Amino acid sequence: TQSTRPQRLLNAVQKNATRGDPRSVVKAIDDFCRHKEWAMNVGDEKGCILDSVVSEINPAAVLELGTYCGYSTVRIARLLPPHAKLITLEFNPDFAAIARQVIAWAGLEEKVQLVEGASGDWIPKMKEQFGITTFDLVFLDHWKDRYLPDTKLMEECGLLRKGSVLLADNVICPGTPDYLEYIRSSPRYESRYFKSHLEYTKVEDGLEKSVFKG
Ligand SMILES: CNc1ncnc2c1ncn2[C@@H]1O[C@H](/C=C/CNC(=O)c2cc(-c3ccc(F)cc3)cc(O)c2O)[C@@H](O)[C@H]1O
Ligand SMILES: [Mg+2]
Repeated sequence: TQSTRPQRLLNAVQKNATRGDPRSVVKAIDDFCRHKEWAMNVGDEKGCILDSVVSEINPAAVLELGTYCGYSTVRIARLLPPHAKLITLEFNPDFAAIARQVIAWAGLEEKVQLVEGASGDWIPKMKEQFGITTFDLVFLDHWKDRYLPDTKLMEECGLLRKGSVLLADNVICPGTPDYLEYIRSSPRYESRYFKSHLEYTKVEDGLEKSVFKG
């Protein structure tokens, strides 16, 4: 049977990365996507911006919307302090299965809780299911038309506190116009655009970093 791109990406990790070495897992995926098959990981250029935001916040509780193959999950989790937790939501079971193995290869299972399900169903259950009060950082990288409804849902569920940071991928390409309009015009957020490029290409894209004012 034909393999899928995520399966071929996992094979590249298992072939080229060292078990327990997150940096080598990130490099193996970037090499695969740059030289073999493009895939929608945040990538190395935007990934460095992600790294700097994570390091600046030093978050205890992180939520990622849209795991895909776990590239950004590994990028974020490798920088977290001990006892910090990253919850990542993925509703495609095939992608979730690949991501679990990528996260395991990096040796980051202890820091990551991959939840198989839809953000709309799970955001309201974060407190009761995982004992989360608020998130210090949310990385949005799932369906682009879901960034805005899920942000409003997180506000309603009291998952954001004064200083919580939302970091959104792809605000230019593919684009998240309704989210950008909302977050940039809302008095409850301080937003900043980090200009970059679509992963593994020269096309413009960027990350929008928004701090919740409470
Ligand atoms: C809606 N609630 C949800 N809850 C849980 N998981 C969800 C989800 N929505 C989507 N997902 C999952 O997130 C992932 C979806 C990501 C969507 N991302 C994109 O479409 C995307 C697309 C591009 C892209 C850019 C240019 C181009 F020509 C082609 C593609 C680049 C990116 O960086 C992207 O992130 C999948 O794994 C999907 O199963
Ligand atoms: Mg993306």
